[in-house]
Amino acid sequence: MSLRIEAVSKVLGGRTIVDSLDLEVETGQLASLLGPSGCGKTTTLRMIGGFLRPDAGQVLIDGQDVTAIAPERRPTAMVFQNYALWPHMTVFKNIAFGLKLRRMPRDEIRSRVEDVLRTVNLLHHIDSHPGQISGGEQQRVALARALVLEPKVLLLDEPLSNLDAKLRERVRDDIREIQQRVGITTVLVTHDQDEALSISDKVAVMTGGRIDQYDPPSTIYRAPRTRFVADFVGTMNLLRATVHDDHVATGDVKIPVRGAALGVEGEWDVGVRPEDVRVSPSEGAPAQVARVIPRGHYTELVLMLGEQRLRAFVGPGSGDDLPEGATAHIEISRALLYREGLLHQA
Ligand SMILES: Nc1ncnc2c1ncn2[C@@H]1O[C@H](COP(=O)(O)OP(=O)(O)OP(=O)(O)O)[C@@H](O)[C@H]1O
Repeated sequence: MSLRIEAVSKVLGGRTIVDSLDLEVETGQLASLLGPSGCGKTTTLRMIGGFLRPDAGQVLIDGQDVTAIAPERRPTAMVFQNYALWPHMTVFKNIAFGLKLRRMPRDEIRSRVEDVLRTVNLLHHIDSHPGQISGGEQQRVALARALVLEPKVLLLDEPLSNLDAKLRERVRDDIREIQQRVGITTVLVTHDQDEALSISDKVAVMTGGRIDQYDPPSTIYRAPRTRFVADFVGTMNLLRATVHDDHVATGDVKIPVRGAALGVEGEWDVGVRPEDVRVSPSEGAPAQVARVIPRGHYTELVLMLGEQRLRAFVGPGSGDDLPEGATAHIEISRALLYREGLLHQA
């Protein structure tokens, strides 16, 4: 186990910002801290990096307690949101800076900087200034500047938030590819669920200073453990409904559930992913098509079942030709049941 946080807490401005938090990241894996603004992600990352001292709990790296060790003496390196390259220095000097502080011999600095620039595919920019390279390249230089220190744990604080949407996707893939190739244990802070789901080995979904769920992306998406995670990650229809063995009822409308029996009855919060709503011309609960939203490779339908709104993602020939105002018939192929905020495990 490379990184371990045990019962770490932090009070700031009289409020508990991080609340007895535990987290383990295995060697070479990338874990994301994902959550809404203010949930304590950055505070947690700063405690791992040593920029903030926990009020309680421990940070362990390779089994060694580093809780009381200063940031520059920890085997960690942080890449900040605004990557802060020095504009008057070349790429070489920006990256070499940390090694000079360590009084490394010049030749070794040169070869290490060249190696790391090769890793991030930027050797040809070794003598450029930050203003002469693109935003995505600047972010890769910031990554190189952290990697050159050969940290055991790499900390990334919203590293993509300054980039436009297209570039963000590209640099995101670059970061993942480099992280896996180098095999470096990494913690990434993000409020962007696409980013977290697409590059992480595991995602920790945070709310109110705690982790609600820490699992691989597919589990977070398919089996959100709490109602909060269900609602926060991806699009989720959440209905207050009466559950029966083979259908759920909301108001007067009965929606058939195909596939596995639900196994319980009574009042539940029912979570249904839009891709698990099936639309057919004649079978299932009648619903009015309120909006048709083309999404490129699929179509989003906003459906009204009485007062209840439901989103469905449908593909070619599966309801994408329904006009607004038409009556669709719907079934559910998979439902998640929550009571008191927790997932019912059948
Ligand atoms: N020095 C401080 N004094 C008082 N409150 C603080 C201090 N630093 C952070 N906070 C508060 O702690 C809470 C959590 O901050 P943190 O930066 O960890 O959140 P976050 O999850 O990273 O959010 P964001 O995505 O907006 O960066 C916020 O409400 C913030 O205002």
